[in-house]
Amino acid sequence: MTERFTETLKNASEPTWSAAVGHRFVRELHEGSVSDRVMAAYLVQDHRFLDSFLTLLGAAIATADTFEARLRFGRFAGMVSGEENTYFLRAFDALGVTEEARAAISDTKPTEGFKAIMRQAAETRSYPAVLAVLNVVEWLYLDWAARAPQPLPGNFVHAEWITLHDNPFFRDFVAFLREELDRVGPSEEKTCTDFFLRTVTLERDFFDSAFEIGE
Ligand SMILES: Cc1ncc(C[n+]2csc(CCO)c2C)c(N)n1
Repeated sequence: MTERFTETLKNASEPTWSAAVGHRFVRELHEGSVSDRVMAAYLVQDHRFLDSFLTLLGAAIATADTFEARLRFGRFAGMVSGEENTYFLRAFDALGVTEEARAAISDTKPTEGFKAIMRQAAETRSYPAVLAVLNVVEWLYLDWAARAPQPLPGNFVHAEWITLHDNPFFRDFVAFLREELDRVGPSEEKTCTDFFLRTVTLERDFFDSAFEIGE
């Protein structure tokens, strides 16, 4: 049996993929010991990421080659614009991060990098390129979240960040993203590999930077 295209991409991204999934941030999140400063630094940056992410999802809706796929992306966009946004606001409240404080914080390098790569992928108007970035930002997150030991931390800021990335709907969505990239990616292998590898590096750097600012 030949290896799935997405598996080949993930293997090509090693050892960076494993460095991200096994990052200190993930370890501490699993045990509920991430400090409030680090969690706040991380979430402030991640909230910025959401705007560009929706641009990328919009590009997926626009470039998908089937009606079925377009419907799925549409449903997902609805969910992201609803539930997840309230998580951020509740978490900022609990961590004592005001809107003014957030506005005064500038983008870190990895945040700039994510915004740029998501915009770049959207601008290619290539469904495989869009899928390559989406696969990393979703699948890599499912990968670390699915490894969380039970019981989850008592602090909702930690526990909900895990369950947002490991629940039946999200698992299904990641399975769908992989099937789509397996199907259309090989026709644009070089572009997909380039976007995939650059995004995995950004994921690792994004975790690193929460400690650089928050400690
Ligand atoms: C740096 C970074 N990478 C990936 C994700 C995961 N993620 C980004 S948008 C989205 C859809 C809504 O949950 C998901 C799962 C993240 N949050 N932050």
